[in-house]
Amino acid sequence: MAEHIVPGPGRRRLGVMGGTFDPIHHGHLVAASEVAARFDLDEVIFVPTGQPWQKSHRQVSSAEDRYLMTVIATASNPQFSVSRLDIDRGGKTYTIDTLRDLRAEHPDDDLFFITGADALGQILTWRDADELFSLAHFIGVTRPGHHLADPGLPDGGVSLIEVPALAISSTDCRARVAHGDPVWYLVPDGVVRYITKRRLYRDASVPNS
Ligand SMILES: Nc1ncnc2c1ncn2[C@@H]1O[C@H](COP(=O)(O)OP(=O)(O)OP(=O)(O)O)[C@@H](O)[C@H]1O
Ligand SMILES: O=C(O)c1ccc[n+]([C@@H]2O[C@H](COP(=O)([O-])O)[C@@H](O)[C@H]2O)c1
Repeated sequence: MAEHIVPGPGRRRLGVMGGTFDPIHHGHLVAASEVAARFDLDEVIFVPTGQPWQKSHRQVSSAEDRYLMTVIATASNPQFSVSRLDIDRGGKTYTIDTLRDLRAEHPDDDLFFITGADALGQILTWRDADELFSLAHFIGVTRPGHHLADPGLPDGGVSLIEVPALAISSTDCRARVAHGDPVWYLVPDGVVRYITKRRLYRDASVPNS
């Protein structure tokens, strides 16, 4: 387990939580918080995707709306920050680019990329999957409704951990808003208010998943 990895002197341990965050919800925040505690991370950087190419079958909210919701959701936690890297690079988002850019920004630190069980199961379909594991240690976390397993990553490349189970998805949050149902306590209060202010997810005719 990476919990037992001994960090080099002066090296910071940076978690990276990539996601579309449309919208960000408490499942994302609990996963990041739990991994930060278990792996003794100094910081978790949330990285909203620019264009999530594996979600091209549905309409995704604008990058600015998703970025701002992520900032609102993480603002009160001094250990959490948000990076615009994937948004500002433009084009389709590939984690290989995210990690290369973060490595260049933090050459002396150790990176820990956090993924839910569903995303981890898809990882071998990601661009340059075989190179990913030289850039970061991967941490797969449990998610209700998904089986957490090592999808065949290189030895020592991934740790699997159990986190408090929150059966929340962005898909469900969007559907609830479209149907006029509340999302209070599924997403942070500021995010509920932002969704209302910007009238996001109102149109039930737009496919949600
Ligand atoms: N409830 C949850 N528990 C643990 N991990 C989660 C949870 N929700 C999302 N994740 C993880 O967070 C990352 C970003 O997820 P994403 O932004 O796609 O949210 P989502 O809820 O899966 O969205 P959607 O329903 O639109 O597919 C992924 O690695 C995903 O597996
Ligand atoms: O690199 C890829 O090809 C790739 C394909 C799909 C998803 N990802 C990354 O996985 C993270 C979660 O993605 P998503 O689509 O579940 O929100 C996010 O950081 C994405 O950029 C990365």
